[in-house]
Amino acid sequence: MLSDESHKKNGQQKIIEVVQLHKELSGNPVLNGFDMSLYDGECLVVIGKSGAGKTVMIRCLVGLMTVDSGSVSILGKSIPDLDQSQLDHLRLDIGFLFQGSALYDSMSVRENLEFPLRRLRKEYADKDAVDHMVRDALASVGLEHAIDLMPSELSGGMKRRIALARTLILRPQIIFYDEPTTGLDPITAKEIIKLIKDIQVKYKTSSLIITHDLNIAKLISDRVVILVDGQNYAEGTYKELAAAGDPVIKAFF
Ligand SMILES: Nc1ncnc2c1ncn2[C@@H]1O[C@H](COP(=O)(O)OP(=O)(O)OP(=O)(O)O)[C@@H](O)[C@H]1O
Repeated sequence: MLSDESHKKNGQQKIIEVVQLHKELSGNPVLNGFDMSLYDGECLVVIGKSGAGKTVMIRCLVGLMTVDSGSVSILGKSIPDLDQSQLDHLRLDIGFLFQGSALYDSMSVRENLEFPLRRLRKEYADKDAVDHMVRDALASVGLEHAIDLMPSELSGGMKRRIALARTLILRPQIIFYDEPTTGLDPITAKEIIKLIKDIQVKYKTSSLIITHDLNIAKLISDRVVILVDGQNYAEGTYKELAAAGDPVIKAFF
């Protein structure tokens, strides 16, 4: 585990550390020496223009894409050095809420939630325990009553909530959100933003959110990183960055 004082901020442990990450795709340097840290219990929002490399960054973090150079460490493990089974094991501690909710259309809400639990957490074979966990996760997103509905019967906001419940059921330590409010109306988007914060508090998770939606940064971030030209151009609290005089930073606010 990381234990050095430099890995702590206000007593919090650094649980993700990205140093000088480089990734080229089709001849383009998408990530060009990107640095970033996430501390335990923190809500970090990474903002960047469309095509800035936010999704590539997350894919590199979890080993879905190889890195060209640089280091990525999550929960004390060096990602580029892990083999597939070690990666699979680590990913149990990381929840993902990707763009679009990606529920299985042919499965009910209950089956959608049971699926990752049965596939990944083999210890939960007991029917009553599974039922309890499904209901608890649904209650956390305010949708216990939707347990027997099919995805086609859910609104966009409900689908997003169910996808979040499906992530929660594995009890991740860190949740990665890729554009969690895309495609939602402003009121539903605000509800989802509040839910992300509520879940972070209830389950004591840490959140890494990549988005264009400044509202997320404004409403719930502890810290914001601005990704420009494949690098960490600036970081700070929302207030600090919103007050910055630098024209590149100003352009985001
Ligand atoms: N598999 C790939 N092969 C080649 N180029 C890719 C690949 N994946 C992404 N890219 C390129 O890398 C750049 C960054 O893409 P990425 O999806 O990470 O951007 P983003 O910041 O997440 O954008 P958005 O906010 O629009 O989702 C883009 O120029 C994209 O075309």
